[in-house]
Amino acid sequence: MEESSTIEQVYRGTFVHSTPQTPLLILEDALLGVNTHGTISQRQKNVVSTHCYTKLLCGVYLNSSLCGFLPCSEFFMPGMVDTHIHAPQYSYAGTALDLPLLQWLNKYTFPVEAHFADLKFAQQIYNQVVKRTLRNGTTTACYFATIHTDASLLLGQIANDLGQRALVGKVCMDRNDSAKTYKETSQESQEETLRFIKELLEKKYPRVSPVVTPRFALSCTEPLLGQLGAIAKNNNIHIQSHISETVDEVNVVKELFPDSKSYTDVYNKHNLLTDKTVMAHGCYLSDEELTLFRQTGASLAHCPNSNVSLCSGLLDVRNVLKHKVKIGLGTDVAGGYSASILDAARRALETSKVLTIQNPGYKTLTFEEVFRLATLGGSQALSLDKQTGNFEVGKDFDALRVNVAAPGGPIDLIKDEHPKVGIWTLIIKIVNSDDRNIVEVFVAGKKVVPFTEKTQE
Ligand SMILES: O=c1[nH]c(=O)c2nc[nH]c2[nH]1
Ligand SMILES: [Zn+2]
Repeated sequence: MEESSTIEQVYRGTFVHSTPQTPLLILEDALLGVNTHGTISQRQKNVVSTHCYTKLLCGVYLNSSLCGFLPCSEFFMPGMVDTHIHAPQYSYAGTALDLPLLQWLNKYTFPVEAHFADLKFAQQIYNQVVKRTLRNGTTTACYFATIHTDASLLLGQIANDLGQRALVGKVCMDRNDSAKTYKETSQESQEETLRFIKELLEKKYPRVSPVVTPRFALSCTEPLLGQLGAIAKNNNIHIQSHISETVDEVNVVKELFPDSKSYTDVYNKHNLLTDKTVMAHGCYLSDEELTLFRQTGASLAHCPNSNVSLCSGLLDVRNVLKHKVKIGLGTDVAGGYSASILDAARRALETSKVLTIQNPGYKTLTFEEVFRLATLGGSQALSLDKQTGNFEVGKDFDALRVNVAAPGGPIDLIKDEHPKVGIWTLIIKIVNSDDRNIVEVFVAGKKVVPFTEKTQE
């Protein structure tokens, strides 16, 4: 059979993933065939426990070099998606969280981002952030870089070289009085965005794409917002920005854009809300604005660590889901202090519980729902769900091999959780896991963690 002859690798064991209908599905003792392009080409569940499995996937003869078996304490889950992360801010992650957003940007963020004119510095930090996120199981990341085109191109190159699927944005901001060395004119912003897109596309990286990136409405003039909307449309590419993160920010937007009905309307007027748009935060969006998100197909990146660390607000994810707006999780490094989407999942549960404390009738998010946000939800938010997000046949094999009993890991298995007895319990334990439990990471079928000698440096 022609299709099966291209199978390069078969994995056997427990797979957990989400579908649009079911937030968490467990496929016990399943087989997954991955072809030479890194795509899942066959899947079979509930393989009988027998050693006669040599011909279990139609026509595929398994031999030990082709087939990877998972021990009982392990399972595969889809690679996680970070829908919003600032790569340059990784250089001060975990520090400087003592100010609200607008002061925080002026005092810490803009001065640090200005350093990325220096390509050597950019190389060091971007190498670190891509490696750190990969190790934490982020197989897809949507990055803000800085205003510097060459450093932003370098981030694309590093993501490609290390094997991460990535959207990369050169930041645009033609309105910024607070940092002498961190500003650009409207013309520079437009021309450099075009150069960035052209040069990144010319590289033909298979899984790294450019994303049009107005920083947020406060830092862009109306003409620039309009030009960026047109550039995204002409090139049919993604858009990312921030929206309604804090009350102060929403109030300044009202002053700067008095003719717009709402913050969402500012972006919509400039054609910046499309089904390839992801907006970070959205804590203060009205129901009317969420409806506009649904109508345009734009999505939200929920960044709970950042929202609490900068005392910005609490996003009501239940209400976003009720409006059928696409939503994934973001670390928002360095407003968020952790580069791990597992951390974001924990924080998303916590934020939902805080909302429940405030309103006991509130329907708290479940573990399963948050698992879906971290994987399939993120891929939908980035309109990449045809390529990644779960283990459907036809998608790329973006996967994490998780070992809940990893030596030196953060979890102790209790007697009753003997492997196989409580696979469900084991999976739930990922809420308490960290990168020590993520023993291998695959992007499009290629193992990218552990790093090889070449990617180690
Ligand atoms: O969390 C945030 N981080 C940023 O860098 C930023 N810029 C605008 N708005 C922002 N919010
Ligand atoms: Zn952000």
